[in-house]
Parts: sequence; C-alpha cells; structure tokens
Amino acid sequence: MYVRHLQVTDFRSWPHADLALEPGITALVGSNGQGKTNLVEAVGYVATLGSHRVASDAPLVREGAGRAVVRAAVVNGGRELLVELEITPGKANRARINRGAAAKPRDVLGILRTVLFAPEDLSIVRGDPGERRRFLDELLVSRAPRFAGVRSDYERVLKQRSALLKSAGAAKRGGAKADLRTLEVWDGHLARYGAELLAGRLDLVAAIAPHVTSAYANVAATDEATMPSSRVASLRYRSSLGASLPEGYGEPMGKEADVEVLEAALLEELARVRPQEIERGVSLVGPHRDDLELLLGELPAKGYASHGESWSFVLALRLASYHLLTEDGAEPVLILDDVFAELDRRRRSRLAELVAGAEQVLVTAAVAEDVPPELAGVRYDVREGEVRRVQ
Ligand SMILES: Nc1ncnc2c1ncn2[C@@H]1O[C@H](COP(=O)(O)OP(=O)(O)OP(=O)(O)O)[C@@H](O)[C@H]1O
Repeated sequence: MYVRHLQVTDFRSWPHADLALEPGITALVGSNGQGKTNLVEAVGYVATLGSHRVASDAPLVREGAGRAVVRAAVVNGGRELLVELEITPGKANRARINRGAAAKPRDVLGILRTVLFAPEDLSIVRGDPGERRRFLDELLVSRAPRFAGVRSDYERVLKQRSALLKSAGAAKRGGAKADLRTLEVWDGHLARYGAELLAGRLDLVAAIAPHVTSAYANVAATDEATMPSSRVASLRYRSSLGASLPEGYGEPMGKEADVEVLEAALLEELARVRPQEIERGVSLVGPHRDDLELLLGELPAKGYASHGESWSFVLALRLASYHLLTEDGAEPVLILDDVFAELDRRRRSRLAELVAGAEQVLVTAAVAEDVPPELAGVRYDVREGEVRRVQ
C-alpha cells in the first residue's frame, strides 16, 4: 500500500500543507524545526489514531486553532480510499471515508498501515515495561483493529476497578467494611478483557519472534547460523500471572492462546492477590503489569546491551513488524523519521539496504547527507512553511 496524497490543515506547525506522494522512496529534507516530522506524524496518525511523540491529541492542533484536519489518499491493492480525520481536543474526533457520512475514527483503522522508526524508539529497549507494552499493543491493533476496542474496554475497567480498590483500602484502614461485591463484578470484566488482550499479545509474540531473530541477525549483518548464541535476539512474554500462567503459555506456542483458559487463570490469580490489592489500592494482576523481555542470548537487552546493540534491537523490532504485516497481506508504509542521524555508518547502510525495496518509504532528515545513497529517490525540501520538490 502507499499514500498517494497527504493534506493537513492546522496540524502542528502547518496552517496548510499539500503533498503528492508516490510509491518508492521519498525524503523530506530541511533544517531542524521546519516541520518534517510533523508531516510524517500526520501520516502515522491516519494509521494509528495516535502520535509517536505525544500521548494526547492537543499538541497536534496548531497553536491558536481549534481543530486540525488530516486527509490522506491511500492506495491498497489498486483501490484508493480517502481518509479524513478531524482532531478536536476535548471533543469527539470525527472521521470520514471517501467523503461519506461521518464515521467513528476507529473505523479508519486498517485502511493505512505504517511502521514508523524514530529516535524515541530507543526507549522500547531501554525504557519501562510500558514502552514495550505499547509497542506490542500498537502492532496488535495494526494487525487486527478490533483490539483497539478490547484495549480501551480493558483500560476503562482497570481504571474503575483501581478506583474501587483504592476506596476499599481507605475504608479498611478507617476500620469500615469494604464493599467487595462490586469488586467481584469488576474482577469478571477485568479477566474477560484482560484475557482477550493477553491472548492477542501471546499470539503476536509467537508470530513475530522468528522475524525478530532473523531481522536482528540481518541488521547486525551476521549469519544467524554462525552467530554465537549470546548474540541471538529473542523475545519472552513476562506475564503478571507468573507461575499461574497456564502451562505452555510462557514460551511462544505452536497454537493460538485460549482466551477462556487465560480468563480462568486471571480470575484465580485475582482472588489470590485480593488482600494485597486492597492493602495497596492497586490492580496487581493483568496485562497492564506485563512486560516483553528482549533478550540477547540469555541476557535482557535492557541493562546489558551496548548502545549499538540496543539500536540493532530496535531496528529488528520495527523490521520484524514490517515483515509480519507484509506476511499478513498488507505491506505497510515505512516511515523513517530522523533515524539515520542516530545510527553508526554500518547500521545506517544495513537499514537502508533492508528497506530500499519496500513499496513506499518516507524518510525525514535534517541534511541530505544523512539519507543513505541506497535511498535515493524523490526529494522534497521543507523550509519556511513550504514543501518544495527538488529531485
Ligand atoms: N501544535 C503546534 N502548533 C504550532 N507549532 C507547533 C506545534 N507543535 C509543534 N510545533 C512546532 O513545529 C516545529 C517542529 O516541527 P518538527 O518536529 O516537524 O521539526 P523537524 O523539521 O522534524 O525538525 P528536526 O529535524 O529537529 O526533527 C517546532 O518549531 C515546534 O515549535
């Protein structure tokens, strides 16, 4: 698939921008702060309804404007769809597909798929478990948009249940009796949505793990077969169910995870930890407490990997996402935002070689020399609020 046309109004620094795009490689080049990332961020927003840089929509709307609009014409399998998203912080965002009636933003998920590489990605390896959960969940939604609903249902239930635990804890400390009947209802919801999300993540980890191992070997430009086992990259899902995770679910499995089995395990564990949960006023069990371990040999990349190895892991995760989505039947658009400036020469050219043949690659760079020669293609200069084609 590819984006044929992008138009933004009052998005970030842009009052208006209009960009005709083609399959193949397009580089947006311009000095710092000219708005290059803002443009690829808009493309990413159409695919994910979120930004890779901020958690809320407010910063996406140009200062002083009330709403931002992003329009993208997406070509997939010879068919073109026009997606229009209106971002109005504090109100419900709106979407339209092919100039039709107003739709829910979530209805556009799946029309455009992107895999975005950015300097912020280093935190997937080095940051808190939340960063790795976000990586997994975003890919999950990209593969199967219904998980956007599962995730938001889970988060809603978690919030309500945590508030209840907090007040139950306060009641108990004050000598009153906590109302635990409502808690049981919330346990049921948490286990239901939690099991769906957990099953989705476990299946995803099983599907992507081999791609990560081979992508890491490719980025590190070594032969996987001869690579010392201490340098082989692998993934392990660490569930807050711990030892209560049903047998066989700890390692990538050859079959799909069973939602009902996981639901029962979550319910059992919730019952077991309830006294601690009330004591501490927090939800201790569920996918919001899980982590994705990134391993080099037997050691976690976090805390052990060198800067270069950490970058190789990040690139491997993104490349693996690209291969997995392509294998699913919809080759995603690759977005490489300012990423080459972060890499040493060897990783830079490995990455360039590995993405050069993709259907569409959008690259941003502060200086043209940061774009590797393998990625010569269409070039735009981005300067003083204008995007001008120069090559
Ligand atoms: N909501 C907003 N309203 C107005 N301007 C904004 C908004 N959000 C960001 N900007 C401005 O956009 C500019 C940053 O744009 P962007 O991140 O796209 O730069 P860039 O060209 O990618 O630069 P770099 O090479 O440094 O990454 C900054 O000047 C910032 O002040």
